[in-house]
Amino acid sequence: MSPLDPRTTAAAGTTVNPVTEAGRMAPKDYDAVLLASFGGPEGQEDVIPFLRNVTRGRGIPDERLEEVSHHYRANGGISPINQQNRELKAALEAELAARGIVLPVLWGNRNWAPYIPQTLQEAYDAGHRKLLMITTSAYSCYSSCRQYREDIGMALTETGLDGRLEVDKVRQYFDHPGFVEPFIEGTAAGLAEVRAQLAAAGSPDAPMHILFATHSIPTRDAEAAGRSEAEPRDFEEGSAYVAQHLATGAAVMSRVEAESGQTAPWSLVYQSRSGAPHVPWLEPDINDAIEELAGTGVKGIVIVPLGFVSDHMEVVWDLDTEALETCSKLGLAAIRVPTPGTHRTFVSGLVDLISERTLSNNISDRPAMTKLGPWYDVCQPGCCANFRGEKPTIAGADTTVGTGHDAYPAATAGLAGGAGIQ
Ligand SMILES: CC1=C(CCC(=O)O)c2cc3nc(cc4[nH]c(cc5[nH]c(cc1n2)c(C)c5CCC(=O)O)c(CCC(=O)O)c4C)C(CCC(=O)O)=C3C
Ligand SMILES: [Fe+2]
Repeated sequence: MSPLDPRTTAAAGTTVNPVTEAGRMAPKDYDAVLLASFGGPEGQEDVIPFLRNVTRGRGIPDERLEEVSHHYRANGGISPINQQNRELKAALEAELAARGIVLPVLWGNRNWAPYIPQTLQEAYDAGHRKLLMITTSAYSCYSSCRQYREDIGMALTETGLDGRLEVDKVRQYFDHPGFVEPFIEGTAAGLAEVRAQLAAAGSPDAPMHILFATHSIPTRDAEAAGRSEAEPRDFEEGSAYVAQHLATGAAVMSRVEAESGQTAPWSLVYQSRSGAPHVPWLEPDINDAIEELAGTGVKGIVIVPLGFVSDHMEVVWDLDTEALETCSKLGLAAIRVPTPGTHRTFVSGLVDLISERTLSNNISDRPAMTKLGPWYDVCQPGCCANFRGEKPTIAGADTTVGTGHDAYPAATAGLAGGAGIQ
């Protein structure tokens, strides 16, 4: 099937939870939540140092960095991501307080202040010993999961806190209802809005198409995503990263159709490719897809930023500036649906994800809207590896830092027996 052939909604999984012991960590009495994110520049003078942090040792061509620096420069050198994380942190604190859960929320970034090692040191100095990390990325791949696990592993090593501070992470939440519901709401509203635009232009029945957009990654990273050296699983298109997006897209579509009576053909497309031209990354690019669809007579596009948690630079530039411009250049009606951001349902879902790690270890308490989930608390050996050499990691069955591994026997016993890994 060509990547742009419309997907059907029939494959949508409903709330099916394969009951699996594997990869689950026993509940713990965490004493703080760590909100871990990407980080972004907060002024023109931060732009280049930030980009150097992001791309260190990554082989990103200078021309690409130059180009990306303009996206930030055009916005005063400021990425929206830090402000959004401040708002998410405040919203999480409010929701925890409303539920009577006494857990402070600490914030640390991979690429800009407050940096993760500094946050860990401050947490330890303030008396915290067991942190539960939530990252602002929902899917499985090196950039969105393992790199966070490594950054914590390295920070614990570098600060000398290894063995004194435990850091675990909540499962990847791509198919958690808290993450998916805002997209269902947004897609239904987006379809109605584009239909109204088309009607106002005199063609109420013109064909529309939904594009679920996510970050492109190298195909090699895509193949390694969610893999286990011990228990290989077969993922659609050979990648857990791709399969998770396809399954979540299908889940969104079946709910949109059931609840709003609207539908349209849909596809998964990619954006923000970087890297050297000879290195293959996931395709098609969203702009190429829009051109191709226009050529087939599509008149309206709904862009759903399914791969992203907040309206940061990759969304406001690559989608709102570039992709919507491509649509308008081709005379297409179009809209970009909001990300979960600080949507009540998303914030409440994140607190549910925290609660399932502190209160209960019952798999039936773990909602998942696709057949791929609920995803693991503890990643399997080799999961999302990126072939750049071994680094210390947390929250893995092969982990040797962070002291979390003293709670692994239950999880790894499941793994060794292969229980429930499909
Ligand atoms: C999967 C994925 C997500 C989604 C998951 C998640 O949300 O974490 C994501 C998010 C983000 N990516 C971001 C920014 C950048 N990503 C870059 C580069 C790269 N991203 C990659 C992947 C991803 N990236 C990859 C494989 C590279 C190549 C270099 C490498 O192998 O690491 C570069 C370097 C320049 C360029 O090449 O574009 C920048 C500036 C920002 C911040 C936006 C803001 O400032 O508001 C966010 C949230
Ligand atoms: Fe990125």
